[in-house]
Amino acid sequence: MSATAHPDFPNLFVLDHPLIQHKLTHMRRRETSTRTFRMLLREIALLMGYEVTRSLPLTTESIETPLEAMEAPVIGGKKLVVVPILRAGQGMADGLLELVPSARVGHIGLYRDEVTRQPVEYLVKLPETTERTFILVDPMLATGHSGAHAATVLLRHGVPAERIRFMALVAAPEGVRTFHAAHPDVPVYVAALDRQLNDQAFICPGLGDAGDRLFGTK
Ligand SMILES: O=P(O)(O)OC[C@H]1O[C@H](OP(=O)(O)OP(=O)(O)O)[C@H](O)[C@@H]1O
Ligand SMILES: O=c1cc[nH]c(=O)[nH]1
Ligand SMILES: [Mg+2]
Repeated sequence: MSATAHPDFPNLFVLDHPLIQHKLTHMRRRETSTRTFRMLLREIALLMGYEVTRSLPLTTESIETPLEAMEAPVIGGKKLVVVPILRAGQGMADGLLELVPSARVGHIGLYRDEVTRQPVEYLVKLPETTERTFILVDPMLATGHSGAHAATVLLRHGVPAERIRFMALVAAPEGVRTFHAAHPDVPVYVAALDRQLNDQAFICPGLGDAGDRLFGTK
């Protein structure tokens, strides 16, 4: 898998691996059950995590194989932080944590006000931020206001933009524009860039309400 920047959006990476695309198609189907939706979201996050973590710093440690001593590569620096935007981000965080079990976890709770479409913040709980890389996760980047708000929360807590990555499943062009207008230096990784938002600010074709489908609410 390779991550090439999208021609229209220099800091957007669409991860087009066949396994990711196939699983996403199942998630989009109207008839897919909550159980399957949840399982697929975790699996896709794990696959995407492989690319999103590519720039983690490597260092070496002295180890002994059964045959001899060697300097072997290990991930250096402080522990990574995975930050789901609640609720739906939790389903992606689970997949990333399977890949990096020692990661720290922060939470940012937001919901979209149905009238204004602006995010309402109800929870922020983050680990110590010094020198750590933060991966924000949320399946949907629709208007982009929730994602941009969450990245601003990290900046407010002292995390510089160059140590933040945003991982989503499906984005709308409007959302990518809004996110990058606010945070041009934060790379965004997605499985798909869909056509547009509808008049309810839902992504089309999209997959519906990710939180409701993940948790079986509604
Ligand atoms: O890009 P935006 O237009 O801001 O929309 C995207 C946000 O909407 C959804 O959350 P929602 O508000 O439905 O909360 P939930 O996860 O609790 O369902 C989604 O998980 C994003 O956080
Ligand atoms: O399409 C959308 C837009 C916002 N939130 C969702 O869950 N889905
Ligand atoms: Mg929702």
